[in-house]
Amino acid sequence: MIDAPASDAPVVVDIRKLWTVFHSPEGDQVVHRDLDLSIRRGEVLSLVGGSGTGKTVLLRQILGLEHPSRGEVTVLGQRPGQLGARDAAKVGMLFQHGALFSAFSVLENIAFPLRELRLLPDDLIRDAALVKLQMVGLKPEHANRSPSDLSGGMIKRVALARALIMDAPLLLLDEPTAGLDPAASDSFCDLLRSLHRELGLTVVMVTHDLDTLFDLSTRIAVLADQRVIVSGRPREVIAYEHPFIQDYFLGGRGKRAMEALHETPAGDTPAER
Ligand SMILES: Nc1ncnc2c1ncn2[C@@H]1O[C@H](COP(=O)(O)OP(=O)(O)OP(=O)(O)O)[C@@H](O)[C@H]1O
Repeated sequence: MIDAPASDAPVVVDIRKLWTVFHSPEGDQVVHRDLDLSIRRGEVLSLVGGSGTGKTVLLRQILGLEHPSRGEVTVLGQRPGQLGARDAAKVGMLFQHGALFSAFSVLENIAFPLRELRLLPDDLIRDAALVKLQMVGLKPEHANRSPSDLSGGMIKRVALARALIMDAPLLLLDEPTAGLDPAASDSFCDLLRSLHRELGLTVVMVTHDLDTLFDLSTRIAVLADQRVIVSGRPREVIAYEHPFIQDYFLGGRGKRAMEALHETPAGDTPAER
């Protein structure tokens, strides 16, 4: 189980008065309006919200792939995207569906961000990639396989190893368990939980899967009405009155997840804290 960090842990991601506006011939689309969010070291912060509320865009802004129209995003005190390749050492990202290079082997995929930096000799890069391969529960004999020979769960693990190759203290997860069957999903959550503990990671996650959400989150932030309407422990969030929250958590699917939560002894899940 994941313990929430102390409330005075240092801030890793700080988002202040953020606006995201997309312009098109049909007019402007305001995705985020005056959005504030701070994420502290050791948190597993899950972003939930309806389709199109800007969860993925927010992850991309934290990663530095996109920039806000107004306001500020800082990661460890600096704006992402200003440091170029050095940003990769601060933020690792697990993209939805893994996004592996099909022409590369498993090990080449894992090593890719490190190789791009051109700072280390090939044998050291290979050794670092092999360490990460084992860290995500894969075996050295998987190293030379092609992504097309892997199961969905293994693809996620390779993508996670690649996200960890730079030893970044911040990990972004976009739908980490999407497309996995329940057993593979549980086992991937177990892996994320143990890596979070062993590596002292801060995690920002987008997920639509309520089991994953309740299993891993130390805090949930709900995006609606172009901002974070509430953030807190799962129970606090569920108690907040808003149509999206009633629908999302208290609809059929949500009720089942909540029942599972109630069956767990108090204090045993992140949701209870
Ligand atoms: N580069 C872009 N140019 C124009 N519009 C964009 C761009 N990127 C995202 N959008 C729009 O911004 C909105 C938010 O997109 P985003 O992918 O972040 O939503 P989301 O909350 O992750 O949704 P989902 O849960 O469906 O994945 C959507 O309406 C999307 O069409």
